[in-house]
Amino acid sequence: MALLKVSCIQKNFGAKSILDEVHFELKTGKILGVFGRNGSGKSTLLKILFGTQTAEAGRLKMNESYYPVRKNIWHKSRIIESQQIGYLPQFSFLPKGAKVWDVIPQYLKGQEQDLVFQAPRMPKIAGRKVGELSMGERRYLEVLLIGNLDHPFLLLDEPFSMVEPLFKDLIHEFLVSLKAKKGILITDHYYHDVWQLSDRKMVLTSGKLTPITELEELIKAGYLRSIN
Ligand SMILES: Nc1ncnc2c1ncn2[C@@H]1O[C@H](COP(=O)(O)OP(=O)(O)OP(=O)(O)O)[C@@H](O)[C@H]1O
Repeated sequence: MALLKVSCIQKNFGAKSILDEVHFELKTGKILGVFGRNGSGKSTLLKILFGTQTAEAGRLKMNESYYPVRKNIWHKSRIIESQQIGYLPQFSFLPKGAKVWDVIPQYLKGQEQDLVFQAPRMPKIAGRKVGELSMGERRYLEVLLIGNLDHPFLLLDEPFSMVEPLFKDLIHEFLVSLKAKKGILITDHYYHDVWQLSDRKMVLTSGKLTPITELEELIKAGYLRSIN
């Protein structure tokens, strides 16, 4: 089992406080769902954990190793080089001019590469250029690429964005299949999907990440008006 321990993350943009003493733990075998309104700081938190954004304060520990997140001690590639965390950013990151079958080997080798080529719907899109895929097809491909990396932890920022129900089901099945060997943090405004998938849930309000167990707490947190 691997353990990701995040403590006391603090982040400001100028005078505005975005994250205030954020802490949580994530173990392999678990999915943590993070909810929060637009602009509450979810993407910022994920970027800090992945190492592409610095924080004012905080600690990130994976198993027995610490990874700096503070500006003055941060080193751009440490977390990335550790190959412990896979990160699906909110916005598309694949080169639009490349063909899907050329992109896959840039991320994955061997058995993992075969898994993506053989995934449902993939044979249909493998010969097309990334820029010619629909947004949902592209998101599905990105989730498959990042999810099949050999990293024990996954940070997924809006994996269901623009994805049709059938692709959403495929992504659900895929994430459940990954759970045995990975710890997954997922955030998405398709809150029913995140709720259903996650073993533990937290909501980010006023910079604080708070555990919740009932959907009604998303109303109290100001994220939902009612439960549909
Ligand atoms: N580089 C930046 N410089 C200044 N402010 C920023 C920067 N990046 C994000 N912000 C601000 O930080 C706040 C949190 O942004 P963030 O993208 O983390 O929110 P989010 O919870 O992911 O939102 P959404 O649900 O809309 O994706 C927002 O007010 C945003 O405008």
